[in-house]
Amino acid sequence: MGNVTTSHETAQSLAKVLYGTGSGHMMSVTTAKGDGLMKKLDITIVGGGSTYTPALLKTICDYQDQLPIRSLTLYDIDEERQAKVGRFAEILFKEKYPEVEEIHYTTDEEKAFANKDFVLMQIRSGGLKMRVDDEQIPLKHGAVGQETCGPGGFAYGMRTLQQFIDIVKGIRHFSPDAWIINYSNPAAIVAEATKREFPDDKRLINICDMPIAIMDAFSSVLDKDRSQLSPRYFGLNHFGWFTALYDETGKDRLPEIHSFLKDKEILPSEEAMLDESWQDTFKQLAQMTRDFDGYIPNTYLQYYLYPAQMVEKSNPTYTRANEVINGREKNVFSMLDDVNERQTVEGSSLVSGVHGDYIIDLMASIINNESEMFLVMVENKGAIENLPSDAMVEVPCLVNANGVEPLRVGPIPTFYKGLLENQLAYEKLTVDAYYNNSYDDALKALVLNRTVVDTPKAKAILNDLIEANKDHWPKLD
Ligand SMILES: NC(=O)c1ccc[n+]([C@@H]2O[C@H](COP(=O)([O-])OP(=O)(O)OC[C@H]3O[C@@H](n4cnc5c(N)ncnc54)[C@H](O)[C@@H]3O)[C@@H](O)[C@H]2O)c1
Ligand SMILES: O=P(O)(O)OC[C@H]1O[C@H](O[C@H]2[C@H](O)[C@@H](O)[C@@H](O)O[C@@H]2CO)[C@H](O)[C@@H](O)[C@@H]1O
Ligand SMILES: [Mn+2]
Repeated sequence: MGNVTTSHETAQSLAKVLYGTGSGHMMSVTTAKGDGLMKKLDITIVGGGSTYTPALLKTICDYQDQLPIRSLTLYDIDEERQAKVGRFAEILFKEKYPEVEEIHYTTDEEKAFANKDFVLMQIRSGGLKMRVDDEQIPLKHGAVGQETCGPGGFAYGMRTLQQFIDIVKGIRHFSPDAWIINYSNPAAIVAEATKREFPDDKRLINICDMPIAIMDAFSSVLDKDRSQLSPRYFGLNHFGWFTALYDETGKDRLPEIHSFLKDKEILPSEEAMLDESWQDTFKQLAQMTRDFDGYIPNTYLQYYLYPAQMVEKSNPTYTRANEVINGREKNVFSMLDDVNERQTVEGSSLVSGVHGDYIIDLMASIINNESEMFLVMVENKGAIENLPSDAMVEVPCLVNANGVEPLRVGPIPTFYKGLLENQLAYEKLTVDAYYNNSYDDALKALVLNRTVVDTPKAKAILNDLIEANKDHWPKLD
């Protein structure tokens, strides 16, 4: 088996043993050791056939002492893909975590959703095949081709919402109290829609691990472990900035990152990010930091602040989606075939990463009522003082058995406010387009997006996207 790259933070936070006093599937949580029966968790992964599932399952196995699981269920609409991951899961858990009593893989909603404590959501509506269109169609018209930013994210969002909402309704029907941890993209659009559709659902949590991956890169510059650093951050998903990075003494280390980036680059260390396109993305982070004084942006800001350069760098007939199909997807599935054929994970190329760490840390914080800080997408309600109250913002939050409690960010300066208001309007209009079946809302959304702007260009892209998505989108009138 490959090296485990899980963080100290995970080990520390999970070192607090999980105890519960409840019976049945409802969790009654107490952090005090020994005052009740340990409640073993029933967990489902929706999008169980995802390329991220094997690494996540490895992380779960690595932290079995701290994460007691009774059953694991993988749910997917693609039976064949699911079966490959499902058979692998059976082998992995038999060897590495045999105490898990039940492993299921299924396409049946009731089996997947009934009596669960946690449901993790990682669907890709339309699959990587449609991601190719999302990225290549805008590029054909000279606009940024990216899966979550610009018209690509718009197209992906329009495909995802109905499926996502139906899944959440299904989960709530069978498991009203399950924690639903979503990181399916485009997370900003999904979060805006879930806020409208499930306004009172305190157990539906939208997260993204990109800031954590960036923090890992910062940590290596500071020769620290991520667990020793506490970020301050504000924005929308894939559209935010670090404002501070406190170390264990309370000193803000972000200025050191700023100085470092003046004449050097920070590269990601994660196995998952070794591809040249990710390395280029982190190089662009240095450029952004040099061009703008102040906060340090999320890498995704490159698409909004340098759209022309991004288009120029892209190959319109071979985008990141093609790289993933020929890279991660191929590698993961050949690893699965290998394990399934040899019936052992020993000697396989299975690795885990920050993605799984982040999810498991978050689950631990809920179960143990730890109130650890995570960046989560939440309804603003004054956290960012000068942005609308109903905006779905990504800010530091305390996460515990009662859910998510955002910390106050305060007012933000004009440049960021301007960018965020514009992006927010784009996100809201995208969700409006979905609910209103409205071509007009869709066009307005794309014209507002900084990666498009020009109306004839927006129309041309939209018309091509409608054609490509005719079997997936609601009909726009
Ligand atoms: N926010 C983050 O930090 C983060 C990090 C990693 C991955 N992701 C997201 O996780 C998702 C999975 O990514 P991937 O690259 O592994 O994609 P993938 O295509 O390999 O996996 C997605 C799986 O979801 C399944 N699926 C699609 N629609 C479904 C539905 N309606 N119900 C059930 N299953 C469905 C597919 O059949 C597939 O097996 C994507 O949305 C990706 O953007 C998010
Ligand atoms: O182009 P992809 O499919 O490789 O990546 C898209 C995802 O990129 C970010 O996720 C990172 C993640 O932050 C990092 O920890 C590691 O697991 O690699 C991922 C990329 O493979 C982003 O936050 C996600 O939303 C994207 O889905
Ligand atoms: Mn993300």
